[in-house]
Amino acid sequence: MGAYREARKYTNRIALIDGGPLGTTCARVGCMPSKLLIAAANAYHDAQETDRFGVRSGAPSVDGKAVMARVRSERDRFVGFVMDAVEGFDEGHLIREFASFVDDHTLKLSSGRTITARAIVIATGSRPNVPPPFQAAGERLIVNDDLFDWDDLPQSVAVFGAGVIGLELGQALSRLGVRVRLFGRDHFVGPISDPKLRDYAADTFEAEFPAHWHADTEISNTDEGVLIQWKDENGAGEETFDFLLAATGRRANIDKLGLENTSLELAPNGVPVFDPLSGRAGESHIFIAGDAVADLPLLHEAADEGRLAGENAARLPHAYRRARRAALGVVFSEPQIAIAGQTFKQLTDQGAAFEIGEASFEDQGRARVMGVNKGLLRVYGEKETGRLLGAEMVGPQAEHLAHLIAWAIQSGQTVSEVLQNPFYHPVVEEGLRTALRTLNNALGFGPNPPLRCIDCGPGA
Ligand SMILES: Cc1cc2nc3c(=O)[nH]c(=O)nc-3n(C[C@H](O)[C@H](O)[C@H](O)COP(=O)(O)OP(=O)(O)OC[C@H]3O[C@@H](n4cnc5c(N)ncnc54)[C@H](O)[C@@H]3O)c2cc1C
Ligand SMILES: NC(=O)c1ccc[n+]([C@@H]2O[C@H](COP(=O)([O-])OP(=O)(O)OC[C@H]3O[C@@H](n4cnc5c(N)ncnc54)[C@H](O)[C@@H]3O)[C@@H](O)[C@H]2O)c1
Repeated sequence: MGAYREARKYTNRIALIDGGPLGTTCARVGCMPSKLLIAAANAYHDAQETDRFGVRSGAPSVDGKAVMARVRSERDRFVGFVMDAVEGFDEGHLIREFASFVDDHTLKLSSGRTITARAIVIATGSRPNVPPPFQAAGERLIVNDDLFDWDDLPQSVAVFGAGVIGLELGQALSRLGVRVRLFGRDHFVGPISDPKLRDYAADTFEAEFPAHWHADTEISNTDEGVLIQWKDENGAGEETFDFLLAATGRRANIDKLGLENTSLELAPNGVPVFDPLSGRAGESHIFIAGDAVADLPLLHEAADEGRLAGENAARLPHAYRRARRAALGVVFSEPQIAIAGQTFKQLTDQGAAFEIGEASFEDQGRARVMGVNKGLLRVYGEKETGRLLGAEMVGPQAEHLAHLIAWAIQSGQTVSEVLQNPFYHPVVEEGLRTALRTLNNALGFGPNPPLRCIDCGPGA
């Protein structure tokens, strides 16, 4: 849609081809319904936690049918907004068919009709990657798309994949009273690459629901449900579940596009070799954007890439490059996980000369006041220049802290410059200030932060 809108500014000779259900992955089966489920889970969780504030609210309970009814109806509203936008596109531009390449300029549609184009944008999205052994779960095997169509909550779900989807949906289901067990691989915890944070996050989530960050598993279907037998460093076990949720990554929808019929050079993962700063595949007239790129499967990145690809496709032979925005990623678990700028792994892989600053939220004033004092923030800065390079965090309101950090990185600020900004009291952002102060000190650009920062307010 972003590519269409941009290209439409330059030409009326344009087609938007989509054979699947409209409404976008984000609104139908992604960002929005997942956040709706998480909102219900956190409402129930918070209602059970009021006693520590001296507030007695009785015994809350979950009405699974009502939870899923709200998820579906609000999801349908969001999808409706997208459908309204598509309906506003010019008459005749939308072709409701699937397309594949016959040659560099010709697309074959599902009806057999062919169309030719001077320039083409591939923005075909992604789908869940389901490893073949999961097929043993039969009809009990589900992906995110299935979950959001439930009428009621099940008793139990085995969640495979400790990435973004596994953590968000696994924790939400667990908080809603569903018996959940999470099976990850290679000790990954969401997108965290900093080992200290990964350990902290693993301990935090494990304290809430059973999780195996690396396990060998056997899957079989029985009359009672899907049986998972596992073995990991803590021993062996087995348990039966209503469903197996596959949250083991996504694969780009490029395998059925007939790319082999084009002259494009393909990377080993099947995606055309392209320039991420222009979206252009080689020197061709073909552009690629969004999850189809299999690179940064996030909505704001997909939208940026779509707009760039659409503009460049329409402008050919002039295609321009644009610098990417500072990286930003948020996992809506509790506590949240967020990444801004460059990750610990990217910096170490590059051999970058950097220092680390850190702040814990366990004793942070505002976090304690609100009873959300669980978290750790690690910020990275460049040795020579004192520039802020990146951050990884697990903690309260990480979605907001990550934005501040990403904005500072994008404007090229040093850690000292970021510290010149105002910080209110008492706010969670004071935790960010502590981390930046320890980083500035590690870089040799400033003094050690005052102990517990009494100068700026108790518990800051
Ligand atoms: C559970 C979940 C939660 C998520 N949460 C977040 C979040 O909180 N924040 C965030 O930033 N991102 C989130 N994402 C990721 C985000 O949804 C995607 O990155 C984004 O929607 C990708 O947009 P896209 O335009 O590339 O693909 P899509 O929205 O999938 O659009 C691709 C379109 O191409 C069509 N198509 C496919 N093949 C063909 C073909 N051959 N011919 C014609 N049309 C075709 C499809 O029908 C589809 O309509 C989430 C994803 C999931 C699954
Ligand atoms: N909040 C958000 O922004 C948000 C939310 C959901 C999804 N998304 C997007 O969707 C993408 C896909 O999410 P995802 O969670 O499916 O992918 P992911 O890449 O984040 O995580 C997949 C996880 O599955 C593990 N895994 C792979 N095979 C496995 C196996 N056989 N058994 C157990 N574990 C296995 C991997 O080690 C990895 O940790 C994300 O990368 C993200 O960009 C974003």
